[in-house]
Amino acid sequence: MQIDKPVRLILDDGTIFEGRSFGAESASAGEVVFSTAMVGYPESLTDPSYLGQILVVTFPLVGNYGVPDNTFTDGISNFYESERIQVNGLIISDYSHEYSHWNAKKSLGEWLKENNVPGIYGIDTRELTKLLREKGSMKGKIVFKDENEIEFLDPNIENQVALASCKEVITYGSGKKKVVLVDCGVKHNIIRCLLKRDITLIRVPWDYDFNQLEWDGLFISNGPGNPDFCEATVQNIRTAMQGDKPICGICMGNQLLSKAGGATIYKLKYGHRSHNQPVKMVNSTRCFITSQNHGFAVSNSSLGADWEPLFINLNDGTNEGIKHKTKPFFSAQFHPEAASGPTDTDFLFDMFFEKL
Ligand SMILES: NC(=O)CC[C@H](N)C(=O)O
Repeated sequence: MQIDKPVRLILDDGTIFEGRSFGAESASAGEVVFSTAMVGYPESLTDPSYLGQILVVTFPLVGNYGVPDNTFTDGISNFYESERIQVNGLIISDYSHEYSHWNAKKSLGEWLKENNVPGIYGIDTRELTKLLREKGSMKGKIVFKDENEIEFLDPNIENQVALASCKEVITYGSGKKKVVLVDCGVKHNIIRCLLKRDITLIRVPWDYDFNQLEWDGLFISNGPGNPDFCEATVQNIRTAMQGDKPICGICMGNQLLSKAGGATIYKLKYGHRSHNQPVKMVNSTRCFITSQNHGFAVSNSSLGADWEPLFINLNDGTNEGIKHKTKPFFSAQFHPEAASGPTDTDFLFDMFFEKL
């Protein structure tokens, strides 16, 4: 039986958790956040929205189904949400050194090592999560030697979107309707979901002036970090909003569309990261169980006169989407593309497509 190397997670408040290493033996720092999703670690770890964060998975056993291969079709990953692992570290309770799945090509530990990302198991993730719920998301660092091995890092004071976004315009498909996708760190399943419809997709960098292009609809992606760094995107959306063409956004996209409409954004204490967030569609009795991963939220009370909330979170009453009262503009704070998580709200892609 192998004995894995001891490793520590040190939080900003001085709390220390000791565990064993199953990933890269390299120190790392970031914002420590927790997800209560029970499955989906390949998708979560490659979701660019997690850039700069150390992810705590509360489900007690992780790694038992291994990791799929990183293969691509027409520039889109077949099984991942981006080209690589995006988190700065992974914290779990029990690691399954054995894995078994028809699609597995390697173990989670091997994959973390390949990507130079540390992973810790043997942590009391319940205690850690309770702490993060009480004190809020915190800065943390993973160290192998002494605690000065690396500095704390706050990803929310840097422009993470600029790091996650594509650097040039990429076109996919040859469908009838032209849709501009503003890439703030887009999950590949948003691209897959859009391309299932009769769409030509023009993926552009986060600060690209897409108003100079010809398009039928505008889609604003998810993305990491603090939306305040995306003023360039907000300005471009504002210009697009002078017209009447459909605009849709997901997660960061909800926050940027809201900002373009004049609303304000604030940071949630510990965010929403799970597969079972209940949201209610406003002015209806319809509820959906949604996949979520966000730390910031739109202030409902700050929405301008032309806007109204589209969805509300039933756990805490926070905003989960907005809608323009007269124009075809709407967005969701949760993830209708899932990957991973429930696909119940996939109809939002149809709602957008029908307006094109
Ligand atoms: N998934 C996302 O797009 C997250 C948006 C933003 N970075 C937040 O944490 O709120």
